[in-house]
Amino acid sequence: MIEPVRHAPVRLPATVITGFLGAGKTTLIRHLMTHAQGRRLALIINEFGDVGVDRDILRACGVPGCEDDAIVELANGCLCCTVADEFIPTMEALLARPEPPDHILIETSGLALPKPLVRAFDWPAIRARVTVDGVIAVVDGPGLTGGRFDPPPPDVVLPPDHDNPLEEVFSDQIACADLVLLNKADLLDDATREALSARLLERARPGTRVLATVQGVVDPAVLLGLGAGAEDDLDSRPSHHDTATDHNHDDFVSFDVRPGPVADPAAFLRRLRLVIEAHDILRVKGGLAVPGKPMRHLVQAVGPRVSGYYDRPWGTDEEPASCLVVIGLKGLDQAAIRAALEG
Ligand SMILES: Nc1nc2c(ncn2[C@@H]2O[C@H](COP(=O)(O)OP(=O)(O)OP(=O)(O)O)[C@@H](O)[C@H]2O)c(=O)[nH]1
Repeated sequence: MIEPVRHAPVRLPATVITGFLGAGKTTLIRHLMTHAQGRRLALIINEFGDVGVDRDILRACGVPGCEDDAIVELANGCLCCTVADEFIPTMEALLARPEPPDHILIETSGLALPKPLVRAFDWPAIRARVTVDGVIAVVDGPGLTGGRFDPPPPDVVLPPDHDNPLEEVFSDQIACADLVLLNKADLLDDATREALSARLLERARPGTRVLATVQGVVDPAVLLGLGAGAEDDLDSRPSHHDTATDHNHDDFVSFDVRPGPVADPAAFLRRLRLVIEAHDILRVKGGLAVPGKPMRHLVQAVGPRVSGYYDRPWGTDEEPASCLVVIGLKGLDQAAIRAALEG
């Protein structure tokens, strides 16, 4: 008797998109959704702050696929710390849908260490059905030029509690990547772009490519279908999580600010820029309610680069209200920041 040929079940590809706060992860996802070419993409989004902004930004973009039920948001936490409680059940629910997606995109929070998340794909319940097609690290090119993400010089040994938390998160993200996108290349001259690419190559795993991008524009065929099987290759992706017994995000804080109605958004953004510089704030995002305007005024700030524009009408079931998420290193003077922005 001829034995039937048994094919291993095809596993669903998942792409992990990592990158520091404000590097351009949501912008990249928006580009991928716009160019999905019929492929059903599901998104799992994780944010650090209490108020989820990214899901709202994606919903506002009006791109098919960005509707509510294609996006699962795991707010107020960090995927790398809530893998068992939140991520695994979320994946199982996605896979149990009557029409499962063709590809899953997972946007980690900007402060997540990606390796614990990749390791979750090795859990039997997930491993049988999904594989990590690739880990993509998005990098804020101009943000790298100030040296804040650089490792300490080789001859300097820091005591354990004096690590640079920005460098730690950043180096984990690069060391886990199958592909690095040097984003915001429009803000870099050629020489700087070349120099940063070379530095990223030094910190990435051997064989990792670095591509310069603007607004996350890359052919999806380059990003999706890497076939990395990252969950099988964990040892080559060093992480601070490997040695830390108790990883948490105590080095960073997040809180929201509610400035009330803002009559002059341009003046508010000028004030915001001064506050960011004075307090060394890492990230601000959210929306402003402008009296007399039916649209929300989206605010985006990554370090000192602040921008704003009207992105979507307020919903009929929504009370227009200004709310911004502020993220920075621990020790931020919340009272002073609130007073400066809410006053
Ligand atoms: N100049 C420029 N700005 C960019 C580019 N890509 C993204 N941005 C801007 O950078 C800001 C942050 O982009 P996001 O896509 O929200 O970044 P993110 O990584 O999702 O941010 P978090 O989720 O908060 O970590 C937004 O104002 C974007 O418009 C780029 O290539 N060039």
